[in-house]
Amino acid sequence: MNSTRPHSQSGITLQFRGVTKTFYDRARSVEALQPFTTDVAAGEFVCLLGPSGCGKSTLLNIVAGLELPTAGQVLAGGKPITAPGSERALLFQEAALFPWLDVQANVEFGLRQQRRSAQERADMARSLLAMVHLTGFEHSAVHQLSGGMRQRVALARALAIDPAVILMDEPFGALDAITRDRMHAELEAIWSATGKTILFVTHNVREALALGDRILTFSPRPGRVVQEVRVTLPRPRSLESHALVDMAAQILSVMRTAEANAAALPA
Ligand SMILES: Nc1ncnc2c1ncn2[C@@H]1O[C@H](COP(=O)(O)OP(=O)(O)OP(=O)(O)O)[C@@H](O)[C@H]1O
Repeated sequence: MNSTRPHSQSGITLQFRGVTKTFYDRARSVEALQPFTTDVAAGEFVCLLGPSGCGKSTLLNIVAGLELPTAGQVLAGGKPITAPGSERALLFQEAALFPWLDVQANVEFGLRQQRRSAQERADMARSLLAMVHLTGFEHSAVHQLSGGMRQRVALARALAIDPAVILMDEPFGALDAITRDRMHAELEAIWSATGKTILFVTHNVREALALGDRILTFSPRPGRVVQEVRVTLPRPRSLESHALVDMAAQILSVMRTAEANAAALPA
């Protein structure tokens, strides 16, 4: 995998310091996120788990530099984040590929902007497509691919710019269960090979347990962390293992309590 990428950049730290977000428009304000503080180690895989609307995407967008916090700050590798940067790549539930480009050209997109030679771009794209098991699909059109394949292309395109941090916003939420399990295994293999820092948003407890070194569970909006779990189960993890099923039940019970508490509050 590293034949064309000898200097692949591994992960960097993320430090969240009292990160808060309230959205304002003319009529009202929406408090999306209460002060959030944590340290993510370089190369750590952290899952942000919570119900719809609890502010998970908002937090990811702040790390991506697409939103600014209302208060607090996030530091990436010790530097405050104020704008998007090539050391942070964001992937969405729907792979945002360029439909007019074929698979290889999509992966090469960021490399073109880095002014790499055509040969270098092609070598890197082919190596990344092999890593995500898409050898043979280099010249397929995006619309010919399944959802799982599109996510693989999006991952290869993100890896092409060699980010230190990968931000994933429910990337496998639209996939069937079997494809999702396969994607989990592939993502885990890529993460172990590259040592990138990953922040992964999901509302699926078992997905968080399959992947995360650490799971931060959020309450319904305004999001605040109601539980932090370090997952020390050996990898690769079996979703059927008793230990994982027990942990899932325990996390779900915390989520249900947070949901009930939120419902009991006046609107
Ligand atoms: N630009 C915006 N203007 C106003 N309110 C917003 C804006 N973006 C998000 N919100 C609100 O902030 C809250 C948190 O939204 P966010 O998308 O971060 O939640 P989420 O946990 O990612 O939800 P989901 O899992 O459904 O994607 C929601 O109530 C949402 O309506």
